[in-house]
Amino acid sequence: MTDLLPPPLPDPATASLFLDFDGTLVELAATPDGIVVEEVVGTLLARLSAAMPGRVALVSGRSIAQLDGFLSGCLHQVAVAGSHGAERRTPAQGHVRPDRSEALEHAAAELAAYADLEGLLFEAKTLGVTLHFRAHPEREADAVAMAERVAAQYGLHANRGKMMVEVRLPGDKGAAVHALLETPAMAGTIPWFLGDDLTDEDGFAAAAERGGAGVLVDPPRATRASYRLDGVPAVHAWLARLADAAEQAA
Ligand SMILES: O=P(O)(O)OC[C@H]1O[C@H](O[C@H]2O[C@H](CO)[C@@H](O)[C@H](O)[C@H]2O)[C@H](O)[C@@H](O)[C@@H]1O
Repeated sequence: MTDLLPPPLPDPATASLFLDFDGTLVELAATPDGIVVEEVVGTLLARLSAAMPGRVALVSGRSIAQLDGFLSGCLHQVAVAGSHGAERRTPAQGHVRPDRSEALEHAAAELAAYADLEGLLFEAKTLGVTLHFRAHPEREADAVAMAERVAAQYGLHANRGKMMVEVRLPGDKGAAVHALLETPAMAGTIPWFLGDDLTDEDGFAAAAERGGAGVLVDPPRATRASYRLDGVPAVHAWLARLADAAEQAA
């Protein structure tokens, strides 16, 4: 497979930034709560959102409530698409979020019982649930089949991710990028989407469709990204260079 080049630095005057969280801004950990959010993440978000006002977004499978918990105080000027785009919050428009459905309550109860029985880690989120099999990779096929069955039964969406499967309300990161690009602060900007996981592929495709590019943060694989960075430290270094350039241009 041909490797992708590292991304050039975009023009900070016209670029918008869409940043995945786990595996992109923070290193993956054994459990969802086990991540360490380095101080530099808050610093970079503050610098970039000040120098590129209204043009920095987090786009994550985490709920916005979870992201607030990890990044308290750092998101005032950052647009956030949480729950894989099912909920959004911008400084100008506030928090737009669907209600939890009865179907989700039933699905969550069934999957929590299944996780308990199988010894899997169950993560309850605002608009969905995640079954984590990082500690039991041998249960992957069974957990995915269970999640897909429950999602189909209750008319919900199932998606795979790194060592996990989720059942949730609909939404995808590509639609989130398109929606945020319609907001006044981001209209007409050139989107750059950085992400590591399978659901980030929709974000890469949307960025490319809108004249920008995706940046894969993972070893080489089949992808709709145009560029690649090796991992979280390389993302931090690239964002720091962009913040320097944006501050000089401001
Ligand atoms: O879209 P993201 O911001 O990348 O969120 C995707 C999922 O991230 C979390 O799971 C992943 O990170 C965990 C902590 O490092 C790791 O243990 C797990 O194996 C990864 O899949 C989060 O727990 C999920 O809710 C997010 O959907």
